[in-house]
Amino acid sequence: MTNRILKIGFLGAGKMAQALSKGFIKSGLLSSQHLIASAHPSDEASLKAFRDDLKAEAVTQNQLVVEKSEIIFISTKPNVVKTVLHDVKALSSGKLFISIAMGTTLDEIQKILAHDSRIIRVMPNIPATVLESCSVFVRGKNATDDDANIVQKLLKSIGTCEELTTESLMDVCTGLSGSGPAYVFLLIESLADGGVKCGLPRDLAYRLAAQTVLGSGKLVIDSNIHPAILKDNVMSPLGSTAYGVHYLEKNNFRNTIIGAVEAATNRCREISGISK
Ligand SMILES: NC(=O)C1=CN([C@@H]2O[C@H](COP(=O)(O)OP(=O)(O)OC[C@H]3O[C@@H](n4cnc5c(N)ncnc54)[C@H](O)[C@@H]3O)[C@@H](O)[C@H]2O)C=CC1
Ligand SMILES: O=C(O)[C@@H]1CCC=N1
Repeated sequence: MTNRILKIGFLGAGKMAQALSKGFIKSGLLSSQHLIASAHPSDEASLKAFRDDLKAEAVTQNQLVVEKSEIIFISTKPNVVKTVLHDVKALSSGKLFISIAMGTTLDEIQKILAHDSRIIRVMPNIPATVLESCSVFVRGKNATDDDANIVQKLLKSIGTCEELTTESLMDVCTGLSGSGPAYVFLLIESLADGGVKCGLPRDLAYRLAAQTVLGSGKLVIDSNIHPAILKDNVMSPLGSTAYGVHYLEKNNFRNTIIGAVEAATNRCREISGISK
């Protein structure tokens, strides 16, 4: 890692900036003094989280973040991105900006920042906080191999990271893995509710549901066996799993999940204006 990575700034200090920061610290890649984040002055919770929980610098002036950093995450909600970029454009020359904002294109960002700023667009997800994020990224026109290596180093410290060949895939990645943890949390909650309905204590039900999701995901990744075969291995003739799976199929489980990814992707496309 070069010295350039020593100060990392976040424009926006909310849930995702905190998850990434916690991950970078937990992984040992960075420590608190290497981080600085800005939040809206009314957002005391974000400022407090950076100051008290992460022991990092938190400010309400976006310019200060860019002045003090060589690498800057753009981590506000998409509707605030342009305002924030206008705040810092005069300081952006020669710096590396990493945008995690849903549906905000490289072009939109580059148009506002200095012509020699470098931009990389990333879609991470919230398990960054426990070093199990999965990220994809795409380079802006000025981004160098060195920049791509820095982004890979940062994101691989908190999970997996893959480069996309085209920005048009960013929206579907957002709909699948960016938003995906929310779908999985619903699944875990529903599994646990089912357990509770059938008599399990609530805390045991959550532990079993969460570990079942974790273990099943790990089995898919580690074994490299097709999920359909892994499913077959759990289903015995006349067994309970066959009855459970049949219930899911009758109630459109797969169709519902496919539709959720598609709906989220379409929402990103609406915002980014990029079509398939
Ligand atoms: N939450 C998630 O799981 C993921 C979020 N993202 C992206 O990350 C971005 C941030 O999302 P969250 O962290 O969930 O939002 P959030 O609402 O938790 O955080 C937004 C932050 O922006 C700050 N902010 C608002 N106006 C500002 C201004 N004028 N100047 C400086 N800071 C300002 C707020 O104070 C807050 O700290 C979004 O663009 C989202 O698409 C990407 C992947 C996953
Ligand atoms: O829903 C959102 O705005 C973001 C995109 C990925 C996860 N959350």
